[in-house]
Amino acid sequence: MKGVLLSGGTGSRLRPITHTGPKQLVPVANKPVLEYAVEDLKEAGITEIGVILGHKGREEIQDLLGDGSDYGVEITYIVQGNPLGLAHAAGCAKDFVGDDDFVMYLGDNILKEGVVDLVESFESGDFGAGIALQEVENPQQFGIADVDDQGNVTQLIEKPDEPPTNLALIGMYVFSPAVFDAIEKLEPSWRGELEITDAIQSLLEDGYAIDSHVVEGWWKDTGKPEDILEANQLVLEDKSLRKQGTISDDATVDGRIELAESATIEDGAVVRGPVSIADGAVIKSDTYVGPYTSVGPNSTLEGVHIENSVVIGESSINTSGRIVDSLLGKGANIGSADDFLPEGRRLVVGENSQLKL
Ligand SMILES: Cc1cn([C@H]2C[C@H](O)[C@@H](COP(=O)(O)OP(=O)(O)OP(=O)(O)O)O2)c(=O)[nH]c1=O
Repeated sequence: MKGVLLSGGTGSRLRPITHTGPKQLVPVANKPVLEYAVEDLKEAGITEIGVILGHKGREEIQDLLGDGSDYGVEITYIVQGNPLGLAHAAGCAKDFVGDDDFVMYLGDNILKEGVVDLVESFESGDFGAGIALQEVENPQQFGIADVDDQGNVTQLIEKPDEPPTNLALIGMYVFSPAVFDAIEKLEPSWRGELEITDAIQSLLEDGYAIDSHVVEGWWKDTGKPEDILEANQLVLEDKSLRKQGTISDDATVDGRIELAESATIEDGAVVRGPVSIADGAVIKSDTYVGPYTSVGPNSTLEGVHIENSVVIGESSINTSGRIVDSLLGKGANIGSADDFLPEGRRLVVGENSQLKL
């Protein structure tokens, strides 16, 4: 079994964060989303991984994952270029996959239980593909599967008006190499992409059995800013957090805190977990870092009250203001407006930014 990790795409829903880097490297609890996927594949015994690259952030992704040896895996990079669809991305991995089965993992997805059960379920029978499903409340907005009593898929429907089930396809699949013939036969959909659901439907029509596995734990597609915040909450809630850095005697620290070795919480700061604070970060006096916040590397926070937010890193936040439910890009610099006249917000706001004043 091999792994194909999709790390191309446009990331338009995460602009402006993705103007300067690929979305798969946005950190959740101070770890890039893509690393969770590599670890999940490794946990399922998959050590040969093909990473699909688009146009954006190829060097950054290769700098992070390297040859895979830091993670105990072997990585081959495959350039897709333009994002012509999930099935097109999978098709680019044909030579890498050869005659093996493979797990296809969307590099911006994160799920609690990993892919061990999905792989075991696929390997327990003779299947052309296996899909991961999760019950959702709004099945009209997803690709939906209908399954029989044995869990075999009988039908796939994209965003149905009258969904037969509430079982949505999530971004993890297992394929036999038969999928490559199905992909070659595909025509682009109305949105101009080769759709993976069409490839699975074609396998079904060609008589292949399609396995399904219902994922019980949480799953998150981190395609939008609010998804990153939610994934950050879910991971901080579950992760075992280690306190290695320096906490001054007159700082107040409660709850579960991850504090990297060279991070510092100074006198007069209050930190209430779950919180993750990365290397080189400094939390200064009169600062409150509240639950579900991740403070990225080399960031300095002074005076601010911040909660349920992700500070990606290399940031300076020096204000007595309050920041909640926010995603702050790398190098964000936030100062105080208190001494300015006329009173008001002074903003430099990027394309597609979302602010509440
Ligand atoms: C469409 C597509 C996605 N992908 C990857 C990117 C993501 O990790 C994952 C899911 O992609 P999407 O989130 O569906 O697509 P996108 O990255 O273009 O995002 P947006 O809609 O915000 O512009 O698959 C590819 O590698 N190649 C592709 O052709």
